[in-house]
Amino acid sequence: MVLPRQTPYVTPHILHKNYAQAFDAPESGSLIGKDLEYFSQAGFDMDKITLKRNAPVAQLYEDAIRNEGAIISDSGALINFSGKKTGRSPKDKRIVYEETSKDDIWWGSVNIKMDEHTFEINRERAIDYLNTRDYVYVFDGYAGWDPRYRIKVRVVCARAYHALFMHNMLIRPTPEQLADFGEPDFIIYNAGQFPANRFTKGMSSTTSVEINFKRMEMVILGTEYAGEMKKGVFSVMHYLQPVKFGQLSLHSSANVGIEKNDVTLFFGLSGTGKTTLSADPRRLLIGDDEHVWSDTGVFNIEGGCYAKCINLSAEKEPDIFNAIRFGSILENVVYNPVTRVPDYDDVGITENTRCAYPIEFIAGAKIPCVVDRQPSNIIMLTCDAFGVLPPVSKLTPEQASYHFLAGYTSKTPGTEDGVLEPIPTFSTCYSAPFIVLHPGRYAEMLAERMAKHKVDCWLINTGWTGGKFGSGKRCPLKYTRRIVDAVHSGELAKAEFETFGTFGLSIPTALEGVPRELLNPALAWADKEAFGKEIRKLAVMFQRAFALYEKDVEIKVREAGPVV
Ligand SMILES: Nc1ncnc2c1ncn2[C@@H]1O[C@H](COP(=O)(O)OP(=O)(O)O)[C@@H](O)[C@H]1O
Ligand SMILES: C=C(OP(=O)(O)O)C(=O)O
Ligand SMILES: [Ca+2]
Ligand SMILES: [Mn+2]
Repeated sequence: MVLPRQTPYVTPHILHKNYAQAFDAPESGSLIGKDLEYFSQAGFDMDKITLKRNAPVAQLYEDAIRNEGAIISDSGALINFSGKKTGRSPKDKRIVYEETSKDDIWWGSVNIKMDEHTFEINRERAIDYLNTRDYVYVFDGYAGWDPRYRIKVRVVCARAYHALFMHNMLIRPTPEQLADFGEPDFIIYNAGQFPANRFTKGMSSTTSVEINFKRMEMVILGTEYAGEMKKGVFSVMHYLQPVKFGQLSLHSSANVGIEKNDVTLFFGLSGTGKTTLSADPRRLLIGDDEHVWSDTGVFNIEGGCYAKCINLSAEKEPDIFNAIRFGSILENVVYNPVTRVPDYDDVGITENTRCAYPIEFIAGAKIPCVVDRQPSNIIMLTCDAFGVLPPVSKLTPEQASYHFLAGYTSKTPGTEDGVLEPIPTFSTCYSAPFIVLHPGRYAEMLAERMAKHKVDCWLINTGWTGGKFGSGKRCPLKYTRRIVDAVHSGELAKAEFETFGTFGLSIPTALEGVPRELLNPALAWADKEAFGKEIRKLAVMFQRAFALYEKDVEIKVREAGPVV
């Protein structure tokens, strides 16, 4: 039978203003009595708006297509656009200064203070905006796969795209868990389409991303970049895990060997290769971005991955390529309007094109994303735009502490607003934009755990080689993968090492499958004089950056840095 287009077979929200009461049964995860009350109390006008809580993926697709101009890609992913902002806005991120958390927070340029009153104004502005909408989306899920240390997160937003994004990125509750969800531990109000008022005290632009640890809430105004939400959850965990649970939160990916069950953590700021290198056919993926190193092992904070799509190909990154299908969100990716095939090489909208997918879309995912095992290897990823750091070096415990605190890398174009080419940066703990406590607190926990469990540590430069950005080239992915394989097989640990001057790093003299001259940047550079100049320049930058932490560390850590 062919149904005429206008049939009563319409989506349930049209049948009744209050979808929650009218349509589905409580066990399918609808909002029932107490939850509705909660929304009225929070300031939502329940007579006007229709809440869609944990809506099915298909319905979010339909709404995004109907109301937000989304389209479906040839492989079934939802192609969506985040508007003007296509990367994070770190300069507009603030933390509320209040008595419960103020003494723990590392105030300064990363954690800018916001007063409680201003937060209330922005929060009200966000809720007022959400009240003007016909539909408000709610997604309730978890952050943290270990039930002992997880939190319940509620996302309240105006776009189906944002709801689907967090459906993919948080841990999706079962229908039973959803029915007994109760009060969330943390709430995100995302009114990103609506600007902050520039005349509100303390606002410097129309964008505002703020976290209040007393209220346990986050408010987003003036940016629709979905990554703000996932990194907001990470900031919360970067506070709660050490302070409330005594566990170490990490801006890292993690995987586990299929044969040896060995766990590897890959630290790194955005663009260094956490997502790419942790997707490995010989290993199960625990997660690509946010983890906790607990007393008993490692667990992922998230339920999904957020991969970069720039220059993506099925040959180079098959796992990620194959995860782009029904349920995934492609963000800011240019597509062919006739065939709906994404053009991953097109930077017309941004270089920071992304795909968000549930972790089970990666064929070799470790689900549940938790291992009762301590890590064997830690890989610190850096993307050196000067092209002077070796592609791999083995770090002593002191060097590991030094490099973790220094957090040297380059910001990749697009991930942050206004970054157009790789910019060298010192992003402490490889997570400066999301850090909440003094870096020394994370570093101390890391050193203690590494020593206790005798973890080997490697510094891997996935950035430039043979010259700096502009003249050299990015280290070919196949060589970095070969190096990572050699870490996992134990081959590198047994290699012969030599000392790489200035930085005092131990580098392998040879590794099968990797050209000898690539292993040692002094050989890779044709222009030796230019090499000497660049390495000294970088060493001085390290010394200046490390001065911030000098008084907080033991002498042997201070001395583990470069010598000019
Ligand atoms: N040698 C390399 N190692 C890792 N990634 C590389 C390398 N060369 C190029 N790339 C590219 O750099 C980007 C790394 O980004 P990604 O893995 O998403 O980093 P992160 O998850 O740390 O933000 C990907 O687009 C990847 O294809
Ligand atoms: C999403 C981000 O992280 P990553 O690039 O590490 O995935 C980000 O930094 O905004
Ligand atoms: Ca219902
Ligand atoms: Mn990533």
